[in-house]
Amino acid sequence: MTVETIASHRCFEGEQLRLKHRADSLDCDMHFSLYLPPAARGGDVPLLYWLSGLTCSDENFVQKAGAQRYAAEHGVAIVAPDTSPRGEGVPDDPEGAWDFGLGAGFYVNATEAPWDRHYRMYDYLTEELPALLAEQFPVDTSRAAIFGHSMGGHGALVIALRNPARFQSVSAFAPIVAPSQCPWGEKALGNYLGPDRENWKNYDTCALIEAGALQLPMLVDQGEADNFLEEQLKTALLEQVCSRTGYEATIRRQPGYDHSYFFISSFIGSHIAFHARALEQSLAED
Ligand SMILES: N[C@@H](CCC(=O)N[C@@H](CSC=O)C(=O)NCC(=O)O)C(=O)O
Repeated sequence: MTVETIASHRCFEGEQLRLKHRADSLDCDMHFSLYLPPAARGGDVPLLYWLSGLTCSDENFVQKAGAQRYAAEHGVAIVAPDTSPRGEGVPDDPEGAWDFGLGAGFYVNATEAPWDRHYRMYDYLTEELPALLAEQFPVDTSRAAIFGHSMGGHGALVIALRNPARFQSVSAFAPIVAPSQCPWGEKALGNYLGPDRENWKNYDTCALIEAGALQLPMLVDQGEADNFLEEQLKTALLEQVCSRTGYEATIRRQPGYDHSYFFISSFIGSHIAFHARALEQSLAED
């Protein structure tokens, strides 16, 4: 596996990297960003996966969230992948809309043509990228957590709920908690997976919890001034399914905060501390 370093910046005594590689699962070249804390010079460090939202690349988070200070303090690496396959030949929304296609892979394995050739972000994130990271960088992929924003919050929750043995904890900012029940999700899942809504349940946080997903430490922050809250994000559905099933999640409604990276940067330190605690606890239990 060849990985090309596109950029490297010293940051809080660690390194912020931007990398490029051929992704077989997506059949295209991909960029990803990786922050290595200073502790990584002494050996493998735990790994946090950050999944971004609609319209993002791997760069929004590393430039806007202010996560590196906290990752350096806690000695954790953070990988920020892109949000969809990219490049010539990768199909996009026929009308060029920003909520589907490029920048909007929804972290699924598409089953429907023409999307099924490249839009396999679930396999990329759960198989190909972890293997590449373990082979080429000082990260311990067996000590991992996952978090994300909006579409990326949906991706983080779904990937953690479907792979509870691989993640010590999961958190999300303003996640789409029930893509089967909101316009962004219905458009994406309908196109990528086809009309049979049974198949959508594998990619729907509320449906996975309803079906008995195993308990993981889970933290969700949701801004109350978020203009996507009622129509797209529907945090209330997560609150309801957790209370109905007894799934324990800390769901914090944050007054005055909107959907932007100003919201994310306000609570990123608390999310990284949450994951660092869970990772330390799992180490103590081993
Ligand atoms: N471009 C759109 C707004 C799209 C938007 O708000 N994207 C969010 C994620 S939304 C859910 O997945 C985002 O993270 N944007 C990138 C950023 O750096 O803020 C519009 O113009 O309305």
